[in-house]
Amino acid sequence: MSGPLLSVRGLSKRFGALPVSDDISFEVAYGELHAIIGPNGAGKTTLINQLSGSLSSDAGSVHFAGEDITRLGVPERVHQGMARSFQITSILDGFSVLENAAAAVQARSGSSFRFFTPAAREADLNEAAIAALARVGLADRADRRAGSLSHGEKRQLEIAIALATGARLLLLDEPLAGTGHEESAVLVALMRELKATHTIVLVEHDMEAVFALADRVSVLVYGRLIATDAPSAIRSNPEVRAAYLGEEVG
Ligand SMILES: Nc1ncnc2c1ncn2[C@@H]1O[C@H](COP(=O)(O)OP(=O)(O)OP(=O)(O)O)[C@@H](O)[C@H]1O
Repeated sequence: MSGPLLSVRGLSKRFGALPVSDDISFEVAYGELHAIIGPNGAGKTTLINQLSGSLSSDAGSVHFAGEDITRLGVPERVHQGMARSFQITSILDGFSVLENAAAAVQARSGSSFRFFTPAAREADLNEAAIAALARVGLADRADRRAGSLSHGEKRQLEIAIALATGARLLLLDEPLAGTGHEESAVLVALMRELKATHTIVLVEHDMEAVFALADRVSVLVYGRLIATDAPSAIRSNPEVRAAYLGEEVG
């Protein structure tokens, strides 16, 4: 495959007078796990929103697999193969774990199931949903109510939902937030395993996880990307260390 899977050029966004994404450019290669780090309020979530299509950009472009997707919304980007792991609030607590994953399969497949009988359609949706749940280690939770899952399991379910859309690029926004040590270890192992099949953009505050998983790291400070490099080079970059004002950067 020639060229990067994701190419971001000059992406900008202002909220009023505040430039929150300021002329951001970077590329993510096929199969790469690209982490985006930065101090609180640096604009990481805003950038993920721009990449997923939930927030329009004031300037710049996003190319995915060589196609210009700058003007596309969330459903079109999901259809192209890009999915964000949504915050826990998007999990439907009253539905089963399986139903949550099956809904994501359906969102991707759309009308391609319309010639099936309802029973065949349900069997197909469930099969794809179970495969996604198995991938994240939740196959034995399929019949549980999603609301009854532990915090870490809900984070696993969010990733299963992203996988169930058939995505090849996963946008993971702080998957380790609020998780305990054991839950975090499960999720880190899962991300390491997902690297075998998926390209991943990971926004994460947990530096230990970032430096263990990332092929390359981009550092956002006040909306500007100040560095994109291999983890070891990022760790010893004086500008990066200064931006964190003595906080641990690995
Ligand atoms: N809808 C909005 N309207 C106005 N300002 C906003 C909006 N969304 C975010 N901001 C501001 O933009 C800046 C970047 O916010 P963002 O949430 O993207 O940062 P972040 O790097 O994800 O932060 P954190 O690490 O704390 O999650 C902050 O100053 C925030 O207050």
